[in-house]
Amino acid sequence: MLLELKKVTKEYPLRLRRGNAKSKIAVKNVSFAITKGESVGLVGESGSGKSTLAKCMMRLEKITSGQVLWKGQSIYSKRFKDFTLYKNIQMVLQDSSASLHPKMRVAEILAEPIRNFFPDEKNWHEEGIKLLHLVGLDASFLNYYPDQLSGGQKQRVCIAKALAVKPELIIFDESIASLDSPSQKSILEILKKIQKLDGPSYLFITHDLESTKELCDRVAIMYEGEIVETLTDWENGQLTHPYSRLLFDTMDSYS
Ligand SMILES: Nc1ncnc2c1ncn2[C@@H]1O[C@H](COP(=O)(O)OP(=O)(O)OP(=O)(O)O)[C@@H](O)[C@H]1O
Repeated sequence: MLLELKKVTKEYPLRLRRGNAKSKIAVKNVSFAITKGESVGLVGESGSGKSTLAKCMMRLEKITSGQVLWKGQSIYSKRFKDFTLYKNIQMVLQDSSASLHPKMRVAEILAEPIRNFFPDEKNWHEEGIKLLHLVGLDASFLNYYPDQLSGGQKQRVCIAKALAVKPELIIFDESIASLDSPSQKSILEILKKIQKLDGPSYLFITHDLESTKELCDRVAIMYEGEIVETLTDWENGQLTHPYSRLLFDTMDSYS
């Protein structure tokens, strides 16, 4: 087991007028696990708590109760340093612009994680080229600044930057949602190819069931903060929750 969530709840405190305090339960009692080499989808309607759950896994939000374990060790324990967290888990967000420094060339963007996580590696340039090849870009892109890249190219660079760390898990939070369909397809192909090369496990958060089916071995369905169902057999699995049935009814290839 790589990552394991045990009864995780996340409540956001809300400050109302006249000092009244209330809270919003964004994630409710979620238990969930990802093993090595697996690709897991997390789908659900807007506001169901998917991003909050991902933030809890990256310690970007503090959980209210429960446990988040990495190989059995709580990521919230003092002994679990940032370096260990980011060495093992990387996240690729929807908004690639926020992840790529506008004043850094792609070469520097890729060299930074290599320098941080592999200080003995001196061939940053060669490593950068290898990473670009993995995501389907050639060496000339090392010279580009982010604003010289298309949306799809930026996302590929973000994926390359995550891969530079050689993490065991990558969380994709709506990472390809803003791309056109051909770009989405080619990135999915790239992700599948990388995983076959003994690549990382994936947690793929999305609204899009079709791409989830393309990439993921199983899919967890979130509804109002809870994981209401996990489907492991895309062809013959039985859905029991009304929301999952509704969601899958919208999918052409599922009937
Ligand atoms: N910082 C915050 N403070 C208060 N409430 C929040 C905060 N962040 C998220 N929420 C609430 O928590 C709930 C879950 O939000 P979250 O962003 O995790 O959902 P999501 O499933 O990722 O949605 P989407 O698919 O639209 O990104 C929502 O009701 C949202 O309004």
